[in-house]
Amino acid sequence: MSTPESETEAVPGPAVTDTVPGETHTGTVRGETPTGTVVAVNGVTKRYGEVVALDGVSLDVRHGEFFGILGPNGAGKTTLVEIVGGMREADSGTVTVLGQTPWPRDTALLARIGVQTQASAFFARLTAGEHLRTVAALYGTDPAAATTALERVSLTGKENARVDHLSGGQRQRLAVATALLHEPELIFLDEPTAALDPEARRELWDVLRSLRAEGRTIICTTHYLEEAEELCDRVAIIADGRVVALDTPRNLIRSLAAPARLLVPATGLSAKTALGMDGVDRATVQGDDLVLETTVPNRVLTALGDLLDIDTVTVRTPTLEDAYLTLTGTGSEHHR
Ligand SMILES: Nc1ncnc2c1ncn2[C@@H]1O[C@H](COP(=O)(O)OP(=O)(O)OP(=O)(O)O)[C@@H](O)[C@H]1O
Repeated sequence: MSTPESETEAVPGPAVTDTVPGETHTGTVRGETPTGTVVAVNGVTKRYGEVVALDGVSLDVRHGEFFGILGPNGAGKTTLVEIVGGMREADSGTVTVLGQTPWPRDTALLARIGVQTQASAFFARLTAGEHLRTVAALYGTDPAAATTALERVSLTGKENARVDHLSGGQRQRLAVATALLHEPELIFLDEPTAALDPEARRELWDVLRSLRAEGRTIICTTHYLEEAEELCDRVAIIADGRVVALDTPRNLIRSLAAPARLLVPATGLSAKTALGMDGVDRATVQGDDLVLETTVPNRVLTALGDLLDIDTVTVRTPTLEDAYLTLTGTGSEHHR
């Protein structure tokens, strides 16, 4: 096997752990506060010159939680994750991670966290197995952890494939395997399923769910609202460097009281008739459909059953995406 120094090169695409070698720990969380808070961020501010990337951000992440960080491009998500992960210094405010301060960098703390970013590099000319065993050696972890990590991300068959011969999705899974190789208590995932096809995305979701089931705390940035709704216990929505909402996906959706939409073939019902129905707040023709907005979809569905074949009606209930678009002000007309 080649030495990492001579053979390491950056491969575009998803990345590997940024943590520093050190002691290995298994699942138990140490340094946890009595309330079970693993990460506490208070009033964190960060500027890059004139740009205010974070403007007084406060949040906490609890033990065993799958915590999502959502927000438009440039909202400050990466900056926040970098500060919490000990990769960047805040201008002001305080951060505690597993009971310690992440900045200045502390190798003992870094050994307890795993970071998958978009920007790091693999040992490209090594095989997937060699790459993981090399990282395991850096952490002082049993080399057998490489095989286990490959199994956990369903890459067992690729142990002997060179990293630069893997598909984008396989590399993404290898990045996750690298981040969890040393059994970290806290895992940072930066858009782990970016650019994956729907099947690969769902496969990775299963992997991420299994990590959560093991009791690990996961902080994950994503642009996929459906993913956040599927995976996250709570999400923080960040816009212009501020937390504009922080709650469970379900509560965020409920709190907005967004209407459900019922799509009816436009040939089957006129907008005028629809607007005369009890519970219909709005009716608009969109392409071949008449779209009815209502906060009482069951009542409207029952009434529609008297007028047309109910099987032709499609029901769209509010999603986290609706809540997100409203909270970030990035597309109130999105679904209309
Ligand atoms: N190293 C840097 N130097 C100067 N400005 C920066 C730097 N990093 C980020 N910024 C700026 O800070 C703001 C927040 O950037 P950040 O990367 O944290 O956002 P983000 O929410 O992660 O965005 P994206 O979803 O596009 O990855 C943006 O305006 C960005 O241009």
